[in-house]
Amino acid sequence: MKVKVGINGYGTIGKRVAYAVTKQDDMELIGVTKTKPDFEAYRAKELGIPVYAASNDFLPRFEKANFEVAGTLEDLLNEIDIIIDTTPGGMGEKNKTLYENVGVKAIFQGGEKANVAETSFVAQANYENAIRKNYVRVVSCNTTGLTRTLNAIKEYIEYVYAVMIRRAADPNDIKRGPINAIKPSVEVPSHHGPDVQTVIPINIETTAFVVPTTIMHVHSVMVELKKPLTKEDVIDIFENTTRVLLFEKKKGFDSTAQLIEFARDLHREWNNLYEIAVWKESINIKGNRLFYIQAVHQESDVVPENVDAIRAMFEMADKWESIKKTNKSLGILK
Ligand SMILES: NC(=O)C1=CN([C@@H]2O[C@H](COP(=O)(O)OP(=O)(O)OC[C@H]3O[C@@H](n4cnc5c(N)ncnc54)[C@H](O)[C@@H]3O)[C@@H](O)[C@H]2O)C=CC1
Ligand SMILES: O=C(OP(=O)(O)O)[C@H](O)COP(=O)(O)O
Repeated sequence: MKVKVGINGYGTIGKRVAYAVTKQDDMELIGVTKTKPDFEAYRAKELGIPVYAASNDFLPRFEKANFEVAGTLEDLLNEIDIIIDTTPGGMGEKNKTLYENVGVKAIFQGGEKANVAETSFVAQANYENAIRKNYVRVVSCNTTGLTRTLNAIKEYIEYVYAVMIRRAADPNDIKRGPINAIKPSVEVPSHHGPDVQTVIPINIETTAFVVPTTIMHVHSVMVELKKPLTKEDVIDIFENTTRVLLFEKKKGFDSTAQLIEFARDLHREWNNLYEIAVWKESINIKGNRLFYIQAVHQESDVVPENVDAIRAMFEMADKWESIKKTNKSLGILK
């Protein structure tokens, strides 16, 4: 039997998760919600995806455009086993009551606070914690990226200090900035360090900046080690870590632009780079400190996590079975 999945909020993350669900042989995409009949709604329809109005309040917009919807969110909730809430940050918490009332499981995203769910989630780090849970939060793209690499070396970590250089807006976003400034998050730590701790118990502090780019985030990671590691050890560990790839500057990977071009060259849907990109030459050990620099494709790294969270919540597969299945279905390189 396939798990019936609905998506509430068919935006940047929602449309990618919807696509990923259609690639799974143990899941069925029942429908997605939209607040208005824009080009994304028409495209979903062309793809044969049933489109539901996100609430009764939005129905007049669809009626005015003669766009026939399959129903409203309430109808969708009655047809599914699980809803993936990919609405804008903070909205998921408000939607939770609707999901509880109908008794459907729900996955929330990183824009929600940790207490919206029973556990926060990064598949390779804590898949087991989501087994049979009703409410799970897939952490933010930055937190997912940090967790993937730090989880791989966690037994060596005394203390982590990481600087997050975040993209100002997604490529399709015309409302956010800055477009000519660097904006620090003056709260220290930024939410990323505490968020990593909702998944793995390590000592970590983060600071964060927003810069005028749309394509990726970059992290500068510094780790105080509690036991010795060599550069070669770290390279070996990351080479053997799923959803982490090493890229070499000497092969032309000078910046995030070439990383995205790499994803385009792979003919990845929406140039998704699901894997965290670590610059190989940036891995360095100085005394008891490890340094490395990584980049995160914010629009896609959390997508496989949502798929694995569904399998954990219905206990459909064990951790590695699910990760391998998801990786294969999305063409994730390792
Ligand atoms: N864009 C990113 O880089 C990442 C975002 N996230 C998180 O994923 C969540 C979604 O973010 P995005 O996809 O970027 O947002 P988005 O703005 O691209 O998409 C949200 C969608 O929800 C729709 N929506 C608005 N109000 C709604 C309502 N009342 N009911 C149903 N749908 C409604 C919007 O029209 C839009 O289509 C947030 O929690 C965010 O923090 C996580 C990782 C990366
Ligand atoms: O939630 C995200 O996108 P958003 O800034 O569009 O809400 C990304 O995951 C990045 O957010 P973060 O930098 O707070 O981790």
